[in-house]
Amino acid sequence: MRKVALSIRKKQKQARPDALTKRHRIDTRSFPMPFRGRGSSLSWSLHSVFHSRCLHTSPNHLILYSLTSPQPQLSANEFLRWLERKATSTISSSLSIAKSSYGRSLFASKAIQAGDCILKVPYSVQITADNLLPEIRYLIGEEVGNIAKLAIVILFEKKLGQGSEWYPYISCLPQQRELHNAIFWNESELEMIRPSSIHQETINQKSQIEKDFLAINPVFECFRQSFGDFSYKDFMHACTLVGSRAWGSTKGLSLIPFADFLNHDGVSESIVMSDDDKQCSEVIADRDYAPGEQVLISYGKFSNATLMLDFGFTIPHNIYDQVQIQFDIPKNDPLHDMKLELLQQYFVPPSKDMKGLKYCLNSFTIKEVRTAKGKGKGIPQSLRAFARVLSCTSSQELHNLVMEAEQTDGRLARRPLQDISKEIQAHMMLSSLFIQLIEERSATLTSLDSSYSPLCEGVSVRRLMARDLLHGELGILKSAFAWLENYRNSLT
Ligand SMILES: C[S@@+](CC[C@H](N)C(=O)[O-])C[C@H]1O[C@@H](n2cnc3c(N)ncnc32)[C@H](O)[C@@H]1O
Repeated sequence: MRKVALSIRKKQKQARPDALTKRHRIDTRSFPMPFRGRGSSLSWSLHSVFHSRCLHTSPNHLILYSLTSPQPQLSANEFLRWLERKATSTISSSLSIAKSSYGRSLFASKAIQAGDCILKVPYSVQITADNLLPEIRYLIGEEVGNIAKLAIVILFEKKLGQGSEWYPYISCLPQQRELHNAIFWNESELEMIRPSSIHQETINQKSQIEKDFLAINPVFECFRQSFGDFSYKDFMHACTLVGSRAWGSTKGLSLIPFADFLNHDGVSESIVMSDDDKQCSEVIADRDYAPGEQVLISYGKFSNATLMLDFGFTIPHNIYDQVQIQFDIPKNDPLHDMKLELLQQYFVPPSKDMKGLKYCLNSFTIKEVRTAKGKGKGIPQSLRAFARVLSCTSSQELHNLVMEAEQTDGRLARRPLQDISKEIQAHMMLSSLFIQLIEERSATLTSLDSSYSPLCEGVSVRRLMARDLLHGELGILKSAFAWLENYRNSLT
């Protein structure tokens, strides 16, 4: 999983809301570890699911169970008691486990006030790559990342069944059929998201997991006699679990039992934080909760694309939505090679915009442009510069851009072209691209709406996810298009 992003993120200190600073000092924020954009193999992230559009405010089942498990597992209270016994400390006196439309969830069992510490899970009852059996750890190469390692821990503990010291936890992790991460979608389901870059990212992620499985398979082979087979499907499931419910912190990647029953609310200010001094992870309530209300935290500022790929759900009207677009130099452009060379030479990888996504010369992240005069916010300057370079029709024009860059801040084509008609033309190219992207999404949304039939639950959940994703992307593209039109009009 994305090592770079993690190391950047690890350095951050949490900007804590006031309520959280009053009574608690926590060292480091912990982050869920999505796969999306991970650069290196064998190091990823997690997720699971129950998509829904409403927050349930009261527990509807009090038994903690896996939907597919033939055997009832520990009741919610027994689970917490088991974990507290293992930890020899109180983990939470204000939360209880129950089911909501999001799957297993934590609910306030008594009134909670903003600033209250609602759970405290010691490191000693968290599962990390250190929990790998020494004989397995010894066989795993350095290139295997923490997500894959944690997935292997889950797979081996699962095989141990009731003999595992983690059995009560491992046995209540979601089954694959409960997960809606895009990598589990079949071809016709993936068609629903074809216009989005997430379609290709899903294919890439699947092939990465496959490669990782092939690399790890010799290790599984060594233990086949004692543990039986580990299939690619098992491995993919385990990796997805880790990717959707493990947190990264200073000590690496951890599964944090109990805390990982907390579901996500994009606007919550509560997060899981790790305190190395106290050797535990904590969550502080960011608001008051009445007894019976579901307690939610934020996993991070994730777009629906990331939530869909890595966590298997989406949020309607996600404020963190963004669209990944690609803009290519036409192959038949006589200046193709020269432009490519220039763009490569002057390409500056974005530092914070594309959190963890693989940087690519012709790939751009578009965010919503909130006002018509939004000063290009949401349309990256680098995209406009790219368009200006593309609009050049002679090597002299390209040379002029290089000269201008050298005389100014060294960045290519960041200023409006002196020839206004060229500047308009460059932005018209962008408008055409946005029209095409808008049309593709609109057409898919129309066909999604017209072909709706009450199919099985899983498919309708995925259809809603596809709609959330495409609606969000459509809104962003339309806002960007409106800004471009406004800019062009201002030049005429
Ligand atoms: C850390 S786990 C939370 C516990 C999980 N509900 C369970 O049953 O184990 C993360 C998973 O919960 C589900 N989830 C969390 N927040 C959600 C939300 N706002 N909407 C839908 N599903 C959500 C997704 O399946 C996600 O991958």
